[in-house]
Amino acid sequence: MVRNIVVLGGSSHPQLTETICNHLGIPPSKILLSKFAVGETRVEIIESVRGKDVFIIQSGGGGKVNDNLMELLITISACRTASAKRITAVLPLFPYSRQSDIPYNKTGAPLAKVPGERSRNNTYTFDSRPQTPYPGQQESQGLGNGTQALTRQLSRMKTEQTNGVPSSPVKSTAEGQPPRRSDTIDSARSDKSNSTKSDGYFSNVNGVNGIAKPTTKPPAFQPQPGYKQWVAQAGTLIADLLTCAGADHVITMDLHDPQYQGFFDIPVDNLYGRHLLRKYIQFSIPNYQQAVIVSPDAGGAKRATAIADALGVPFALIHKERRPTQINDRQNATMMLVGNVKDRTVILVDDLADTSNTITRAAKLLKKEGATKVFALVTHGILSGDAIDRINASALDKVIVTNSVDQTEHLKRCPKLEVLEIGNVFAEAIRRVHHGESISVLFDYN
Ligand SMILES: O=P(O)(O)OC[C@H]1O[C@@H](O)[C@H](O)[C@@H]1O
Repeated sequence: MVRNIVVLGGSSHPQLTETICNHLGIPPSKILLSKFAVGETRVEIIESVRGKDVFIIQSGGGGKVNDNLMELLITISACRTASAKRITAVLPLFPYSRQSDIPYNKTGAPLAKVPGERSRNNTYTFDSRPQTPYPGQQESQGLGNGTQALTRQLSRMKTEQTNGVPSSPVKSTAEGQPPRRSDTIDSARSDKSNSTKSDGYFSNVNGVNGIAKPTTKPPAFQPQPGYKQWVAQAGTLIADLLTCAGADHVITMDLHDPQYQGFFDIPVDNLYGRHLLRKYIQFSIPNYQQAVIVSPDAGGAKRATAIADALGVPFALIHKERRPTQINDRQNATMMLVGNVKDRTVILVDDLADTSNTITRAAKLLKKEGATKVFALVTHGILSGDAIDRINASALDKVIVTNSVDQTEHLKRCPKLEVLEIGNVFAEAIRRVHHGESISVLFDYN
């Protein structure tokens, strides 16, 4: 039993709050969470937090991630103004953790349902859209990585140089792409310049000191598909919101991007889920010594190799081929296996599954490459939208997640799902932080 400590649970995961409190041997403190008719969040802390060490548990998954974030911020602020001694935000899944990165949209997601199919299990193809390039393929059918447009533009410029006549103005929108704001501005400028500067900048008249001025119009700025200069990268904002609200400390697990810690000027303890995953492998996967650990993308390679090294088993990697101009099209990335999985059990290791596109597509590829069974071990089972249907229909044999996100509903619908408990790990982290003990032991927990 720990004293002078207050544990408050947000709406996102009451069951995890209960488990953590059971391990700490204290009841959760009373908090009233409600909404005004208009939808605004209202928080009332029923017990005094004056001079107390407060831990607020709120996870980032589920369908109400924005509401939960606002609730967390208001709760932190309420504790701050009620004179709490220290406030720690315990975020088993860190909200917005993937938005330290350049955002993308999901136009043309590869697992679009096949139109007209009735049976649920037959509605997903698990294929890339567009399909994997093959020798002799017409580029227009392939990934459309922009080289075609570039080649066309170069040959146009060559013709202009030979003839000395500028050809029709370059369109600023990439082929097949809807116009973007920057395209519109740029093309407007480009049109204007054509009408008012038909000679001058683009003329053949000799320039200063006899140096010839360019005879052709330089190509107009063409933004890369996916480049959106006005889209925010939310990482710093989330860090600022938490600290401005009054958080003194953050405890989380398997941050998608560990660099996220650098956005904060307060301590951020990023616990590892890998010891739980490793234990699962050792105790629940038959003949795991003959298995291959696979990371479904390069970003997760470090996490997966750490487990493979600890178990002394081989490692393979799925390379997601992303052409440089396809930032907005990650879901369409073509997958290629680097390594050998023939006649082996495969253990896919990843930090999170959201739509489960990544793990289901990887499973299809791995079975095609000869894997006998595919287990997916994922720290955060967000499983949004139709992720569960996708898993049920996929080549995955089992999906193992932790309960960093509430899995109660997912478990009812997915016979392939197994859940590992993380309440004890977070309880131990809270106990150690409260007593001022090192928590580095939790990073290498066996
Ligand atoms: O494919 P879904 O499940 O939507 O997203 C999960 C993947 O997206 C990445 O950022 C994660 O590391 C993981 O590989």
